[in-house]
Amino acid sequence: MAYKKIESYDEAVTGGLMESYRKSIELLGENPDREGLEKTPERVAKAMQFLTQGYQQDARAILNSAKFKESYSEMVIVKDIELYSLCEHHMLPFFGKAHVAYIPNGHITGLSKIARVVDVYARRLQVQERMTHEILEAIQESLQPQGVAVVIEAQHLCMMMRGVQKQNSVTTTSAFSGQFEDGRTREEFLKLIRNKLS
Ligand SMILES: Nc1nc2c(ncn2[C@@H]2O[C@H](COP(=O)(O)OP(=O)(O)OP(=O)(O)O)[C@@H](O)[C@H]2O)c(=O)[nH]1
Ligand SMILES: [Zn+2]
Repeated sequence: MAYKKIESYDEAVTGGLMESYRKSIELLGENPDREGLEKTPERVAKAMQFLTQGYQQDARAILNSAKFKESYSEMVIVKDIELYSLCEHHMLPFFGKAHVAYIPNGHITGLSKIARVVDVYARRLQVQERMTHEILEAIQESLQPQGVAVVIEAQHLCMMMRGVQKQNSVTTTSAFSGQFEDGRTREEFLKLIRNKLS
């Protein structure tokens, strides 16, 4: 998925971040004035604002912006939604996939809005467990469906590049509401997200 550039950055925020990243580069033993690093504080300041833009976005408004009356009442699953987030402990990336389902109750939403809601909560300082719940709650409150299911599978760079240094561990978190609290519905969802199309 191509990411749109943020059109305008908050000048005061960018300025403050630039100052602190310049200082960080210095403290790490590098020369912030050498050619390759000259523009780095500004780049990082903008990158970090991009990666945390979820604070400026309202998941419920996104879902409501494409909420349609519809009598379809089977499971709707959007799976393999890639996500990139930052762990709130080390501010290092964690990344993976979200699988989201809901069972409509008179209303459906635009499929892209489900993926957008994942981004709204991923682009913050997060823990995987909270993000999983926040996605569920936003969909539950906006669409008031018969149930919501969210499964997230992710790898955490803070466990790979540093710390315990485990390269292959994947963390899975899940949250279920309404009909997905029933074992059979939950099993159907879990089976469907494991199925490959081809
Ligand atoms: N539950 C949860 N923990 C996370 C997540 N992202 C990172 N962590 C963990 O947060 C914990 C922070 O633990 P601390 O002991 O305070 O930090 P630390 O000394 O850097 O820990 P190590 O990573 O074990 O070196 C670590 O165990 C991380 O693996 C997340 O999304 N959910
Ligand atoms: Zn971490």
